[in-house]
Amino acid sequence: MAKAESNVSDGLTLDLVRDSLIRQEDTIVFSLIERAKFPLNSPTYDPSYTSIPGSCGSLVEFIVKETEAIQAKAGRYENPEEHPFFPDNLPPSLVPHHKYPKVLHPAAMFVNINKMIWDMYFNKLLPLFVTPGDDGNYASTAARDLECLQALSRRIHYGKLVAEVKFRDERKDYEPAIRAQDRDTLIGLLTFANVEEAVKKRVAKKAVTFGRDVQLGDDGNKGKYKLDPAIVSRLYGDWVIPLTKEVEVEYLLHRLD
Ligand SMILES: C=C(O[C@@H]1C=C(C(=O)O)C=C[C@H]1O)C(=O)O
Repeated sequence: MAKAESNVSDGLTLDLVRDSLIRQEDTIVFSLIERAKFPLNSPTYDPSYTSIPGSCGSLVEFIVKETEAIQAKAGRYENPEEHPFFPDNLPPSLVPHHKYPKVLHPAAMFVNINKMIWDMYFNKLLPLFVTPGDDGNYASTAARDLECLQALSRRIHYGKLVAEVKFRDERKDYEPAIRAQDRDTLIGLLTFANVEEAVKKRVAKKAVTFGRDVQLGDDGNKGKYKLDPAIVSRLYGDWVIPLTKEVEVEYLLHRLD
């Protein structure tokens, strides 16, 4: 099927945006596979385990805050596709400013649902795909958690770009719903159930493909997968897709501000 022509100057199309979401699936599946190498390692998440001067939270919070501070200095959060989990008091960028294309409405910068992503990841998703146990590798475990969090955050907040393209393509349909601040109508307009079903099937297939052991001889793979494909499909169906649509709606509600 021919790619839809872009009707905007920056060449952005829904197909191109969706292509990026498909590529981001790889990053998310691989980051979960890497986290699954470690058991739960619950002290990583226990504030009473650490007594780090100047830090009152858990080890994972310490690692995320400190990493985000360094990455902020390196300019990571100048990119509108990146969203910090601890945005308060982030240091300014120390590197030359990169001119990112101005595609989104300025109100986009106020849409950050990382608190919801953090809660989903630690309280719902993590217990589903890691084994119980403690191997003492708490710092490495937290580093893998951050990779998962950043990959999920980037994908979910990509909903802003999806919403912008949909708005530009169907402005006459979206404007009345935005002016009425009508969430339900907006959700109905932006939902493509067929696309969602394809996404859930494809990410499960990627978990099978990426998560199987490579046999040099008989490739009749009989081993179990590094990551349960059904859990990846559920991650997208129950959380990633709904949270992405939450971002789309929140962005659209302020698109005419
Ligand atoms: C991201 C989009 O918007 C919605 C969310 C989707 C998702 O998060 O995978 C898929 C289809 C839509 O219901 C899209 O249309 O591609």
